Parts: sequence; structure tokens; C-alpha cells
Amino acid sequence: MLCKHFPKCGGCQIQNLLYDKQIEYKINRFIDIFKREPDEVIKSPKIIYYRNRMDYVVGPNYEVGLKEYGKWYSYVNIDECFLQSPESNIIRNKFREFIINKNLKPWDTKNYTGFIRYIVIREGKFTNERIVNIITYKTDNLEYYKNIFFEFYNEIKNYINSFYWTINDTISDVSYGNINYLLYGEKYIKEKALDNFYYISTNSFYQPNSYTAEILLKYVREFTDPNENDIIYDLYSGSGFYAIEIGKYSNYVYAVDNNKENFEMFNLNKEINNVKSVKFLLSNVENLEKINADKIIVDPPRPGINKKVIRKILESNAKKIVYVSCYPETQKRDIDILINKGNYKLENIILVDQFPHTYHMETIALLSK
Ligand SMILES: C[S@@+](CC[C@H](N)C(=O)[O-])C[C@H]1O[C@@H](n2cnc3c(N)ncnc32)[C@H](O)[C@@H]1O
Repeated sequence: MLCKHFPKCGGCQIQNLLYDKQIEYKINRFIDIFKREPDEVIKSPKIIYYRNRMDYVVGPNYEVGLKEYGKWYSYVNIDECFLQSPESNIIRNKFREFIINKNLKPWDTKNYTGFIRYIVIREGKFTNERIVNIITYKTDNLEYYKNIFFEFYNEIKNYINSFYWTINDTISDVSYGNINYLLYGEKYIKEKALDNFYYISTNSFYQPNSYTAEILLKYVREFTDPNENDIIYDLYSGSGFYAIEIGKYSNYVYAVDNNKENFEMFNLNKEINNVKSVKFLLSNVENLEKINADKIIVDPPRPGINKKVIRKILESNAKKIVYVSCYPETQKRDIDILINKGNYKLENIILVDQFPHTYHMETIALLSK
């Protein structure tokens, strides 16, 4: 596959390599960082249309697509992308046509003018449910725009289950905001991983590749090896992706995340999967007083585990740490600290190709003592 927007588009960086060569590239990157080979390398079951979320940005000249790699003010007007789905292509292209026809002004990140900022599409690969969210700057004409957006909804309604409008009234160039209107359909969509269902809202966290997400879940369960009486913390838990699965086997599971939308989804996830015992602590992980755990699952954002949190993990003396990461450089840094200061041993580390055609990878490490 070589998409016509490559290499300008920032969505994929190594699409010019055949898939096996991409894997080779990632193994070499892994070896560079960890100074050892991964114990296992797992390819993505799907290499096109694998992403369940795309945040298409709107540029000042009615570009709708992604940014050029590393350039915050260069927009790639995309009419075909192999990352999400054919339906996503249709919706995005119709959206561009719509904002042009209706003369809706794009937001300009340089001059802080305009209105339309992003269109975010999320979909459940195994449920075929889809949520569309239009992100704009603020307006005094709420009802007027609700009616306009309803016209767009009518154009795409056959493809979606849920239609939102979010207002980001700040100058930050982000695809979320604090005012959310459900304009049509279901409040949330669902995705399936192994035997579990997970609710997804406009901005709750869900692993972006639904196919490898199942693989992560399986390995995290296997590495954690949960027993009935284990006390298990799932740090940076999102909406409880791992905690819900682990909660089927252990009675004392605590998920910790600081995002309210994740908390809301967690409560629904707990219900739909009938996992009663798992508890959610809505908090910054670094604010936990103490981590009193036998086993810890940790899946931080790119900067890795906060220093205070590392200290608390070391103090916990947990016998197993399962460390999932989307940023191997910070994971290596943290693993070294855990090994050197906590006497942990790196038992296993695997590479999962969660992001085909990009140089990103997911890694899962099992540390124990
Ligand atoms: C990579 S995601 C992992 C989510 C989850 N493990 C999953 O697989 O769905 C990182 C999560 O960390 C949360 N987060 C970021 N900083 C945090 C902090 N300081 N304290 C608690 N949660 C945080 C985010 O809300 C996000 O859900």
C-alpha cells in the first residue's frame, strides 16, 4: 500500500517499507533502546483500516485531514486514508464539502480566527458502531449552528450511531473541549475486546488499534497472572480496559486515572461486563498516598511514569509489575530505575505492532521479584 498522501502526511512515516521490513525496522529500534531483542514480536492482525479513532484537523484553506509530520501549520488535505475505514473517508470528505458549501469558516491556529476546528471519528471495529464529533470554536449562535450541523448529520446518518458537537473555546489546538452537545443518537458507542465490551465516549481513552488491543489485553492478563486474593493496581487505567478483565479473576482490583470521562465509561464497563469488585480512583496517580499492591499494571502516557509514582511503586514492594508502554524510550528509563533501585528482574518484554506504517510501537514488560 502506498497512499497518495505519503510522505507529506504525518499519519504514516514508514509506509514505503513492506510490512515485514517495517517490523524489522521496529525490532532494530527496540534493540537500539533496550540493548536486547524482544522476547516476542507480534504483528498487527490488520495493517490497513486498523485505527478506531481519527482526529481530522481543519486547515485555514478548508483542508480536512492531518498535519504534515512535525509541522504545526502545514495541513494535508486528505481524500483517501487507509488508517481508519472506507466510511471514515466518506464522512471526512462529505464534511469538507459541507463546510465549503455552507461557508463555515475554518479555525486558523496562527491568527486565532474562524470556527470549524476538527472532525473526530471513532468506531467500534467489532460492533460496527460509530461516533462523529465536530469540534468548533465558541459561538453566540448556538441554535443556528445546531440546525446547520443537523443538515450534515442527515448526510451521514446511515454511517453513524452518535453525533456530537464539542466547543473548544480556548486557543489550544486540541480536538476536545469542555462543552459537549449530543445532537443525535446514542450517548456512547461500544467496542469489544476478547469477551468484554467497552463503552467509548467522544474523548474517553481506548487503545487506538482494536485488533492489537485484544492482544495487549491477553498478554496483560497472562503476565499479571491474577489470583483471587491478589491486590492489583491498574495505574493510568483509562476506562478500565485491563482492570475489568483482571477483575474477573481477582477480588481487589483498583483502577486509577485522572480523567472524568474515563471514570464515567469505567462505571458502564463494570456494569456491562458484570465485574463488580473493581474500584476506580479518580485521581492523579502521583497523588495516591500509598500503593498497597501485590501486583501492579502500569500504562502511562508518553512521558512515562512520574518520579513520585516510581517511588511509590518501589515502596509498594509489589512482586510483579506489568508495564505497558507506547513510548519505549521512557519505558526503558523507568525499567532501569525499577531494576536498579527495586531489585526487579525483567522477565519478559514483547513488542506489539500497534501502529502499522508508523514508527510507533507498543511494548509490554513483565518485571518481578
Ligand atoms: C496510555 S493511556 C492508558 C489507558 C489504559 N491503560 C487502556 O489501555 O485503555 C494513559 C492514561 O493515563 C491517564 N493519565 C495521564 N496522566 C495521568 C495522571 N497523572 N494520573 C492519572 N492518570 C493519568 C490518561 O487519562 C489515560 O487514560
